[in-house]
This record gives sequence, structure tokens and C-alpha cells, in this order.
Amino acid sequence: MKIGVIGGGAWGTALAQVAAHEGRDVILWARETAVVDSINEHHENSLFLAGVALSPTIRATEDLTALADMDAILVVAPAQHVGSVLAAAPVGRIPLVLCAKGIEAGSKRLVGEVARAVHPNAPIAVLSGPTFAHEVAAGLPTAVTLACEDADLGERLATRLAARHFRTYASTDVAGAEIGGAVKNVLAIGCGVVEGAGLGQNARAALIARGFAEMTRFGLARGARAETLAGLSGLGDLVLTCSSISSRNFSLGVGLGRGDSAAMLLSDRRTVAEGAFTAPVLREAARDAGVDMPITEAVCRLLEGAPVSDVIGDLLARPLKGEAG
Ligand SMILES: NC(=O)c1ccc[n+]([C@@H]2O[C@H](COP(=O)([O-])OP(=O)(O)OC[C@H]3O[C@@H](n4cnc5c(N)ncnc54)[C@H](O)[C@@H]3O)[C@@H](O)[C@H]2O)c1
Ligand SMILES: O=P(O)(O)OC[C@H](O)CO
Repeated sequence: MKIGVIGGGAWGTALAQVAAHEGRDVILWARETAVVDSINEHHENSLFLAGVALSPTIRATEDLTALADMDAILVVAPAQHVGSVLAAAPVGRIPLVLCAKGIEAGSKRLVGEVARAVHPNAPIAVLSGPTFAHEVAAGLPTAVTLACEDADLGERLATRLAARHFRTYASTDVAGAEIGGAVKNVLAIGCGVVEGAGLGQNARAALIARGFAEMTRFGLARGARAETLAGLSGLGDLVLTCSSISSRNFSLGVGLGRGDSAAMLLSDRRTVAEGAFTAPVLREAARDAGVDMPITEAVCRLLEGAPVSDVIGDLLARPLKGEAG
């Protein structure tokens, strides 16, 4: 099976490394010449995944047409750029496995909806779950959801993308897999704020549980299945990113919790914290759907510069309600 990867960040590189197991050929498209040169000359992505020795069967390119005869393409550009990058890619009927976690600003579309609009003939799958790139690249045990509406294709992709340390669990709930991954990034910023502001571990656990309630309300309103939201791509990833400073979203929140501005925290990053872009569009999408998402609203206010004490005070001052509400 010939695998193409679009995106030479940490996650695209780690997935290329998984796909290259057993000596399989993989072509990775990156937009940075430095990434292409680093992978081809030194078998390392020194910009985004430094220190990991990559398989020599991974070939990098800046030419999207090199992906024209792939059996599947993993799409690992940041969510806000998937549309523009895919528009330039020769996809046709090649299955696209979407690995970005976010919602497109402006259009409010999930990444799958973006991909379908650009390449209506390409089958769509979503790969998502608790997956820090550096752990996957190091061969540490990891499990993901592989969602595809076409169950047969989903099973084939799940089988072919799995490796000994990389377990894929097939699902047909594409929206559920996407929504879990997009929403958890926003909630992870909130958990980082709790950490940065020193609000304690009780508060963090409460935010994870009530954040999961928000994710579930929004997901069900958008056609996701509850079991997907409670699975690897939803709750599993929420727990991971809300518990570790390795998460870019969590670490952004830590900075906000300490009183730094989002503009300052985002300005010196080469890597992407998807939740910062997803939060405002998720807030809009939730309002459109009539879904109450107070933690998402709070994260938006923090990103917009509201003082931490005001935002936390307002969250705590909300009227008491039943847990199921
Ligand atoms: N890193 C992880 O552990 C991890 C794990 C699972 C999913 N993801 C998801 O994968 C996606 C990619 O994240 P990453 O961690 O690989 O990225 P990264 O933070 O390591 O690198 C940034 C990436 O953004 C790309 N980029 C920047 N500006 C761009 C533009 N204008 N057009 C196209 N691409 C542009 C860069 O080329 C680079 O590939 C995100 O949606 C992320 O949430 C990441
Ligand atoms: O570093 P983050 O916060 O983008 O999280 C990376 C992955 O999404 C974890 O599954």
C-alpha cells in the first residue's frame, strides 16, 4: 500500500513513521523546504520532531503532484489550512484519512465537510485519539479511532494503518470522531488555565467532567454517537490533553492562567495550538445549535483577554443545576 502524507509537522511526521513500518514506502508533503531537506538528507524532521530517527523509506517532497498515485493520503495540515492545501492536491478518488483536529473558522465546517467540498469523489475517514506525536514516533503503545462511513473501507484502512504499537479501532461515526478531537483542544486550554492559575486538582477534574458534558451535548446535537464521544477520540483524548504539559493547548492555557495574553503566547509559536482557533468558531456553532457550552464560552473570553479571576468567578456564579442538564 502506497501512503501519502500531507503535512510535515510533528503529527504528519509521526504518522509517516508508523506508516513506514515494515519498510513500506511513504511520501510526505511538507511546505517548508527545510523540513523536506532534513527528512531526505538526515532522516529527521529537525523543525517539528527533532531527535527522532525516521525510517529511510520516508521520502519528503514539496510537490503535491507526487501524491497522485497513492492508495491513501493522510491529511495532517492544521485544520484552518486543510481546505487550501487539499485544493492544490491531485486527489480524485484516493481515500483521504483526516488527522487534523479542529473546526474551520468562518465556514464553521468540520474538517471532513471541508474535504468533501473540495474533493467530492474521495472517500473520507478520520483518524483521531490520544496521540502525542513524540510518543507515537518513539514506538510507545497508542490506540486511535479510525472512523469511516463506508465500514468495509474503514476496516481496510484500520488494518493497513495499524502497527504493533499503534492500534486502530474502526468506527463508522465520522462526525463523532471529529467533534471529540476538535472540542477537547478547547477544553484542554481551560484545564491549562486551571493549572496556571493554581486552582487545584479538584477544579481540573470538574472541568474535565463538565467539559465532557459540553462535548456530549454539542456532539449529539451534531449527529455524533455517545459511544464515540466516550471513546478514544473523545474522552480518551480529553483526558490526555487535560493532564499534560506536553499538550500545546494545555500549555497555552497555563500561560493564560498565569496572566499572559493570548497574542503574546501565540506570537512566538511555530507549532499549532488548534484550540485557540477552534474556540471562537465552536462558540458560534454551539450558539447556532442552541447548545450551552459555558466552559467554551469562558475559554473564548480568556483568549480575548478577560482577566482570569473574572472569568472563573462568572463560571462559579452560574445558577446551580442538575448534573444531567
Ligand atoms: N502533534 C501532535 O501530537 C498531534 C497529535 C494528533 C493530532 N494533531 C493534529 O495534527 C494537526 C497538525 O499538527 P502538527 O502537530 O503536526 O503541527 P505542528 O505544530 O508540529 O507544525 C505546524 C504545522 O502547520 C503547518 N502550517 C503552518 N502554516 C501553514 C499554512 N499556511 N498552510 C499549511 N500548513 C501550515 C506547518 O507546515 C506544520 O506542518 C493539528 O490539527 C493537530 O491538532 C497533532
Ligand atoms: O499538543 P496538542 O494539545 O495539540 O495535543 C496533541 C494531540 O491532539 C493529543 O492527542
